[in-house]
Amino acid sequence: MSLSGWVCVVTGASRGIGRGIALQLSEAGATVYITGRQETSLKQTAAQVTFGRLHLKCWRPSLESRGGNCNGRLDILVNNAYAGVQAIFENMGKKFWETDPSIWDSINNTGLRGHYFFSVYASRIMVAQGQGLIVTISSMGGLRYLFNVPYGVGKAACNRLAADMAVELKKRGVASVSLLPGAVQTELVTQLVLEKETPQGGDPTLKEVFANGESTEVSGMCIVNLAKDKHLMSLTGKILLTCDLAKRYGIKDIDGRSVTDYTSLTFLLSRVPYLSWLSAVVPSFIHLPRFVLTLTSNRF
Ligand SMILES: NC(=O)c1ccc[n+]([C@@H]2O[C@H](COP(=O)([O-])OP(=O)(O)OC[C@H]3O[C@@H](n4cnc5c(N)ncnc54)[C@H](O)[C@@H]3O)[C@@H](O)[C@H]2O)c1
Repeated sequence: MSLSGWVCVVTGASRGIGRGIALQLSEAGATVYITGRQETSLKQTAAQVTFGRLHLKCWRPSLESRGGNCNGRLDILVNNAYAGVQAIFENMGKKFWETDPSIWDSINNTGLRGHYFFSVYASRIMVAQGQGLIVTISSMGGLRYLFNVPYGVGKAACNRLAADMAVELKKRGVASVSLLPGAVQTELVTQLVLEKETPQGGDPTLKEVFANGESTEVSGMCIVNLAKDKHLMSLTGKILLTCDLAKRYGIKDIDGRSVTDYTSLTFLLSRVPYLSWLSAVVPSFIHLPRFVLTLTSNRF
């Protein structure tokens, strides 16, 4: 699957899902610009590239406001940068009124406002080109309660951002989608959950969920395939689950494992203590219809 000649930007790629995405895009031959807070860790990501060219670039939005030009080529923007993981784990189990309200900024400044700013500048290039793909990394927390209030609000807004941008971009040949990974075994998750006897935040079920989680590169494989999908524009505006894209494109994780379908009845039953025994006998292909996922996230 060659993306040779393609130019991509992945925000927040010094570790975690962003790093996995940058590595996959790069391996597919694309030129990838990555952003992050620390030059050293960005260079570590760059050193891992086995194929393709990974260019480092510091994003300076102020250039635009000072009359800088937005020109050149951009085929894919991945809105991934996120500054909230540590704060989420540190406040696990607390109600919103018990938590310092500044958690809102930790979660949603980079992880939502930042996505909007990047999308504006990227779209200016893509609209002029008449083609492009914007992928906004979201989470199940955008569909149902997960972790805390600012998390869910931010993720629901990410889904809305992708969908509403798609409305305005569709006629210009630019696709915008929201990508929902499952539980992902990032470096931080490994440190805060998998390597601890009791995961930070004290929820023992977290450990089990993440132990079966996907690698950081699954999202990248999904994006590479999506970018080359002839029917990409039919998916614009949608919330796409990595487990669905893995099925659509025949993706296996880097260690050969199947990508966990976290909407399958087997998986959902395994999460209910007194029904978990049923997960062994229910066929794994039965899963929640997607409209049910939408309905459970809204009250009409
Ligand atoms: N980890 C999971 O299990 C999981 C599951 C589903 C969705 N997600 C979502 O994936 C996204 C990435 O999460 P992650 O787990 O890889 O997080 P992470 O904390 O491991 O990585 C986040 C990256 O963003 C960078 N970053 C933070 N602030 C920045 C800023 N101001 N400017 C530029 N870069 C910045 C960090 O340096 C890091 O490279 C988030 O939106 C998260 O909610 C994660």
